[in-house]
Amino acid sequence: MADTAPPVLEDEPAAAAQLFGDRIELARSFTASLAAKGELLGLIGPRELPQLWSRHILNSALLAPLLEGRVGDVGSGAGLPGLVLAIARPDVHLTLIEPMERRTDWLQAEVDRMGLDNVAVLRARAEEVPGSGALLPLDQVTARAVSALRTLIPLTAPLVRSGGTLLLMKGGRAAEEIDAAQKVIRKHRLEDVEVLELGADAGLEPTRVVRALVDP
Ligand SMILES: C[S@@+](CC[C@H](N)C(=O)[O-])C[C@H]1O[C@@H](n2cnc3c(N)ncnc32)[C@H](O)[C@@H]1O
Repeated sequence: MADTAPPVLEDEPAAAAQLFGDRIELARSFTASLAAKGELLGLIGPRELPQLWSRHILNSALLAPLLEGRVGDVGSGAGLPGLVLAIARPDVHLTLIEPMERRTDWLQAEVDRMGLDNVAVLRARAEEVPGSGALLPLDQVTARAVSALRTLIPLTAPLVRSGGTLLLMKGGRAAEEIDAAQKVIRKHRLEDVEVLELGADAGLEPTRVVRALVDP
């Protein structure tokens, strides 16, 4: 007989309540919805469910204290980190920029279901976002698991105002990616490029974020 038992969702780590504060119920609601529908919608793999909280939701929430103003998240996919950050920081406005219709449908449905009023969902590739209009320039842009820095910087830096910030979530090779991206770092006038290591003080697997000022 085929094994049809659903994968077990990880217990909520203690750090969740600490990171989300009084927004924890919304974080639980989003996590439960992603666990229930994410695989069917092709948003997450089945092997991610046992680590959904720690590896995805809390990993995304670690950026929350760094946000200010009007923030864009490029390549939001399932809502990581953008929708998680909109939950954690209702005082910040998030624009989720994602080209795939199936994913923007999911994002908009979750925004509507949770009644979030600080999020806009934009179906677009980052390089096609109109340069003039209400959206740009943004104060900050985030991205997670979209591409290597040398291709990600040209996608994200043009969306940010002069003096704004890039917050690009990266794996263990962040320093090597910075080395390989020197040409685009100069071209887009990035300064104070640094690797932040977040999460250890919350008892989580450390996550690396490349932070840079854009044309300050
Ligand atoms: C590997 S997924 C990561 C999704 C999510 N950020 C996460 O961490 O789970 C990469 C996402 O980037 C989107 N993407 C790829 N190229 C893009 C572009 N040029 N502009 C905006 N989004 C893009 C894809 O559609 C996809 O949803």
